[in-house]
Amino acid sequence: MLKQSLVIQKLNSKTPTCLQWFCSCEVDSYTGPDSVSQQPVGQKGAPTNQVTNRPKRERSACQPVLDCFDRQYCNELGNLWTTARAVLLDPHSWQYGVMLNRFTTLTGIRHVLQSQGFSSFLPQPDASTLHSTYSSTILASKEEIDKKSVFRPRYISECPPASDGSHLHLDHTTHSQSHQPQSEPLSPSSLSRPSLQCYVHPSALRFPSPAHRPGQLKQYYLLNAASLLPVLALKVRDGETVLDLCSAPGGKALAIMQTATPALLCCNEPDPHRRDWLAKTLESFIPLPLSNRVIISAQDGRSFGQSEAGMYDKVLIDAPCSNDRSWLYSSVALHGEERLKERAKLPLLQAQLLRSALSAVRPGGVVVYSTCTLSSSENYAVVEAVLNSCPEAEPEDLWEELVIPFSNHFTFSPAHPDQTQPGHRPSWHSQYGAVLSCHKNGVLVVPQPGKTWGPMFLCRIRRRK
Ligand SMILES: C[S@@+](CC[C@H](N)C(=O)[O-])C[C@H]1O[C@@H](n2cnc3c(N)ncnc32)[C@H](O)[C@@H]1O
Repeated sequence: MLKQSLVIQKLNSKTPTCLQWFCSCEVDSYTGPDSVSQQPVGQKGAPTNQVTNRPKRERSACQPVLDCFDRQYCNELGNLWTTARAVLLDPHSWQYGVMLNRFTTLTGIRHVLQSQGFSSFLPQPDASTLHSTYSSTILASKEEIDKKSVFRPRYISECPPASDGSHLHLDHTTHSQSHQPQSEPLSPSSLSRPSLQCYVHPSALRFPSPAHRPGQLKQYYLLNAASLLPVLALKVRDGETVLDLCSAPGGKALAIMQTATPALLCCNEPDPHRRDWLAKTLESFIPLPLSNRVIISAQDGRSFGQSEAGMYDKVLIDAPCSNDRSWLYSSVALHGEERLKERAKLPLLQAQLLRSALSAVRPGGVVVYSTCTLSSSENYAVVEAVLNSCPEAEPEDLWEELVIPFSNHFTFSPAHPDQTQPGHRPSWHSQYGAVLSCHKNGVLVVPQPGKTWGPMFLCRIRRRK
């Protein structure tokens, strides 16, 4: 209790302006809706627990990028583009999810969120089962974790290589056990039952970014709630080996660690600047007892499949992409035009990364491919090209598992131009007005008024045994 009141008190000390956030969101080209800056630029004090309403001043959209989107998305999305466009052009309307960090004490933050009108959009863990066996120990030790046991990221170069030169020592019949010697045994207190918890608000209120406090874990991470769909589709289980092939700044890696306690989570990021950002994210959210289970690697993802062939149960490839929200606000027209030139090269890179991911996953394992663009050439077309050249890859239908359960919150789109294609499902209007559809090669979340989540495309592919 003491800890919680301290947090709330500190949260009250200073309000960041949304303008600061808005600028910090544009720091780099890949920063998408799923990687809202966790520390507003220029913020000196801790943020308030009061939600902020609107940016005071926003930049106008980059015209060459908007023109390009209009040409392409009008064709691909039809009328849905008109409303999606309006949302993308109005950052005042954007909603934010608050993903809680299970490694910290959460009672106070939940109360603050609920009192301000946020609610969980995922099934809530039952408090009695969450802390069933170790309830008092968990609460006591979580405060310890909050304050002291901060994770220090391990880089893959620090891991002793196996005799074959690889950094993993996996025997897939016994991989859980084979990883254990590298990991410190987890105390029961750090093994509270994994549960992904994310709070959303029906309107565009933004919870403040969590302040950085040396030696303390952060309680929550701000993101675009649609970013959780690829992680949910991955369905990581305790003890599995997981590769996050394109990991920085680490939002989905954190979400994976909320859903389960893998034997190993390898977070790969080739860009040094972004890798530092990733390391800081992991440090701020993951406790020390898990440090040997989360490693950072710096490979070009295109060669990962060769160097670590068949070694992972699950691979997430959250690919570098056009990132519609971010690109639309390219600071100068020239920058936007340069990005558009680069755009044509993205599908090739994405297909290479997806093929590499399919090599890195074991037979029977699962790859989830995701992007934060509406562009079908970076979504369905990439998946189709790879499926056509990889007979061992089999796409899985996400309709029952994700589209129907989340139809209240997200707007899924047909998006694919060829609506007659086998496997394509028709649009469906839910009671909440969400337009839903699912293609056999993936689902697309399209931002819509009142449901501004996305863009987010995802596809799950199983490697046949
Ligand atoms: C969309 S971002 C990933 C966001 C991250 N998954 C998250 O949830 O925070 C894509 C990342 O891929 C990285 N990337 C670019 N080229 C890559 C490559 N050849 N191999 C692996 N990663 C690459 C980028 O530097 C960028 O950090």
